[in-house]
Amino acid sequence: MSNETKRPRIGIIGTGAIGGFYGLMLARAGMDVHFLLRSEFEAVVRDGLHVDSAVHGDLQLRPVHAYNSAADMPACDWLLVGTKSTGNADLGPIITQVAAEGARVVLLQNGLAVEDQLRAVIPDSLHVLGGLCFICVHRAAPGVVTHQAFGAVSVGYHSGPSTDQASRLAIVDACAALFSESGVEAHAMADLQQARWQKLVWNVPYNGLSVLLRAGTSGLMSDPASRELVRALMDEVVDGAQACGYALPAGFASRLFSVTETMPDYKPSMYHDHVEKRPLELEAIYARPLAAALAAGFDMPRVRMLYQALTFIDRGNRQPD
Ligand SMILES: NC(=O)C1=CN([C@@H]2O[C@H](COP(=O)(O)OP(=O)(O)OC[C@H]3O[C@@H](n4cnc5c(N)ncnc54)[C@H](OP(=O)(O)O)[C@@H]3O)[C@@H](O)[C@H]2O)C=CC1
Ligand SMILES: CC(C)(CO)C(=O)C(=O)O
Repeated sequence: MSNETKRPRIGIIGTGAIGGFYGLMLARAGMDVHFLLRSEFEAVVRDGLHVDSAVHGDLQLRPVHAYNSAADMPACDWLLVGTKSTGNADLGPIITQVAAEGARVVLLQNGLAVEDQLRAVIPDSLHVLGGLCFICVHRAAPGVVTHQAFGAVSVGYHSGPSTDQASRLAIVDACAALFSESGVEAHAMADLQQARWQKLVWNVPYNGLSVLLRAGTSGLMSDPASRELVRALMDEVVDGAQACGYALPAGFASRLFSVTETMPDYKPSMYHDHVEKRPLELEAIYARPLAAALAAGFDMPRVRMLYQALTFIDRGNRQPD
C-alpha cells in the first residue's frame, strides 16, 4: 500500500483527452500521479503533457511519471480509467496489476452499464466507481489536449467491498475531494444509474449526429432540421429513462438544449473516433440503453435508427481501404 493518508497515489489508465486533462490537474495540485500511455508514450516522455485550456490557460506537466506497461507502474490507491468503453473487457489484467489492496477504480466514461463490464474482469476486493465528466476536451497532438469548456465531474459508487451506504458515500466524497483539491468542480451522486441516463440525454443525440451529419454542436444547432432531430432524440431518451425507473427532472432536456446553444462549437469524442478510424462507443451509448428501455417495454425508434446508421458507418470506416 502506498502512504495514502499523506499523498494519494493515483494511476491514470489511458492518458487521452480525459485522462490527460484530469491527470495533469491532479499532478499540478501535488498529487502523486502515474500515467499509463500507449501510442503517445514516447512523445509524453520526451515533451511532457500539455493542456491548452480555454478555462485555465496553458498548462504543462514535465517530467511525467509515464509508463507504456502496467507492469512497470507502482501500486496505486486510486485508478482513474480514461480509456474508451470499447476496450473495457480487456482492462482486467491492467487494473489488477496496478491496483493497491482495496484500491478505488473510477471509470471516467460515457454510456450505460460500463461499470458492469469492468466489474466482471477485476477482483471483488476493488471498489468500482463511475465518474461522469462534463467537459469538452480532445487530443490535438501526441501529449497535447485542447480543453474548450466546462470540466466538472460527478462521481457515484457502483460496487465493491463497501456494502453500507455510509462507507460508500465516504469513498465517493474522498474521490470528489481529490478532484476539488485540484481545482476541478466535483459532485457526489447518490444514484449512478440515474446520472448515467441523464448524461445520455446529451450524448445520444450529439455524439451520433456529429458522425452521421459530420457536424459539431454549432452546425447541429443552427439548422432547423437537425435541431428538431436533436430535440426528438433527447425526448425519447428522457422517456426511455422514465420507463427504466429513472424519472429525470422536469425541463431537463430543454435546459441541456439551451446550454448547448451557448457552447463553443464542439465535436464530441465520437466524432474524433470516427475521423481517426477508432471503434465508436456504440454499445455503451446506444445498444445498452436501447436494450434496457426495451426490456422495460419501451421502444426508442429514433435512437434505434441512429444506432443502426452508426453501426453501418462504423463498420465501413474500420475496413481496410
Ligand atoms: N473527450 C471528451 O470531451 C469527453 C469524453 N468522455 C468520455 O470519456 C472517455 C474517454 O474519452 P477521451 O478521453 O475523449 O478518449 P481518447 O481517445 O482521447 O483517450 C483514450 C486513451 O486511452 C488510451 N488507451 C486505450 N486503451 C489503452 C490501453 N490498453 N493501454 C494504455 N492506454 C490505452 C488511448 O491510447 P491510444 O493513444 O493508443 O489510443 C488514449 O490515449 C470516453 O468514454 C468518452 O465518451 C466524456 C465526457 C467528455
Ligand atoms: C455534454 C458534454 C459536451 C459536456 O457537458 C460532455 O460531457 C460530453 O461530450 O460527453
